[in-house]
Amino acid sequence: MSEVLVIDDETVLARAMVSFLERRGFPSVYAVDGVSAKAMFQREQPRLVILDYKLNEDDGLELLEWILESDPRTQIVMMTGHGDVGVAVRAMKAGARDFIVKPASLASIAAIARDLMLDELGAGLNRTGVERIIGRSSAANSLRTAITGLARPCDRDTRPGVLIVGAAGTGKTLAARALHDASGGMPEGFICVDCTHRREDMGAHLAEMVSRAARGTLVLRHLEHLSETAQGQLLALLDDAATPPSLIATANQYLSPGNGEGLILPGLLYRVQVGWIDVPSLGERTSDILPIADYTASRIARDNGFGRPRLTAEARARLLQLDWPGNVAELVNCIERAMLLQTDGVIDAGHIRPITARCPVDDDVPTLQELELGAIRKALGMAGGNVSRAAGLLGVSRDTLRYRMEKFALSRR
Ligand SMILES: Nc1ncnc2c1ncn2[C@@H]1O[C@H](COP(=O)(O)OP(=O)(O)OP(=O)(O)O)[C@@H](O)[C@H]1O
Repeated sequence: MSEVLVIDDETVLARAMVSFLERRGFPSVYAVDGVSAKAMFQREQPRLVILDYKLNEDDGLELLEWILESDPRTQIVMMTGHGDVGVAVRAMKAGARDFIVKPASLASIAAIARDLMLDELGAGLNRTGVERIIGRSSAANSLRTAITGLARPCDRDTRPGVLIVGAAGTGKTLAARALHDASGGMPEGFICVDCTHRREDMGAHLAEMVSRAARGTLVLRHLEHLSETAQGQLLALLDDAATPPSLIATANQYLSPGNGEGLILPGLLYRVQVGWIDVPSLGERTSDILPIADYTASRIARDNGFGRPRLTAEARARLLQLDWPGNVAELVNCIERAMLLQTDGVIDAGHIRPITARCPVDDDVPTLQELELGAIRKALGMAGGNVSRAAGLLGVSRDTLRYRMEKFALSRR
């Protein structure tokens, strides 16, 4: 019996996947069309099916349903085209466990097999180094490769400074920690300074942090917010330190040299911006959403001493549909909330309540309340905030609109 069945009409690719999976220790077989796939499934009873959505004559989604009717315990990973989130959402709703975007590297296919078959996402909670970065997208792979390439043994020498650039909540600090670990740094040698804090005693605080991070890593989070005075103090501290720390700075964009708001003193900038790492937004790596959600749910369950929760098909589909402007930080926050809301170890779509994320391409029917709110916002915008004019556009009285605005806590603009 084989553990994995690959269903793909591109024979060369299917064969390559099978031999790669076999070398990784997973007995595997392949089928190139629906009829042979069904026969193979019944004969081999695989635990995992990797199924191409676009099969020549056959419909991948129909085959998915047939497989799950035959054996609901089967884990199915749907292969979709680039940007085909709609297909991934439909596959999740139909019961797929995850999806992978084509063309996928053989290594990422093997990684998904490993995670699902060996249950590694749940088991491997104490991760260090680049393994801290969960995700199977090519962006996550590039991130891990970049971190590995910049790692240097930091007990022997000071590692050249590294700037980590990315939008809010993308995982810049996590990448910094991964780089520190990968350089052989001890946990206590990883020291973060949040430069957005305008502390009166910033000079003294920096002095303490530089000394605590000696031979370790000093992370300057959001360096662009450090005042010019504090930057000067930091430079002097680094120059005077007998064992200066390796520097990592994080920022939302690349930094420019200069004096004044948002600029970095050249002496400091040239120390920090030697190597760099770009961390993409979560919207650019949709295939990381479910592994991060699963991992976070498992971690919270472990930390609180209860069993690992199950995310339903609807919850998975909903997570994929949302646009996540707050990136991974918002996804983690949303899973934390879902863990509080669930009561029986099952996270359903109703428990997925993000703070700002919305469904930009939602094929679900919007609620009447959402429609009403949208119409009021649009009318107020068109009327430049004038309530009487907006009421006219909506065909209701001024009082009615006022009442509705109060109900939704809406302001005029
Ligand atoms: N790839 C990932 N896998 C697992 N967890 C992640 C990943 N990326 C980020 N996280 C988690 O998301 C949260 C936010 O990450 P982090 O604080 O590193 O973001 P940030 O970019 O530094 O945020 P900010 O812009 O606010 O400084 C943390 O809980 C972190 O552990």
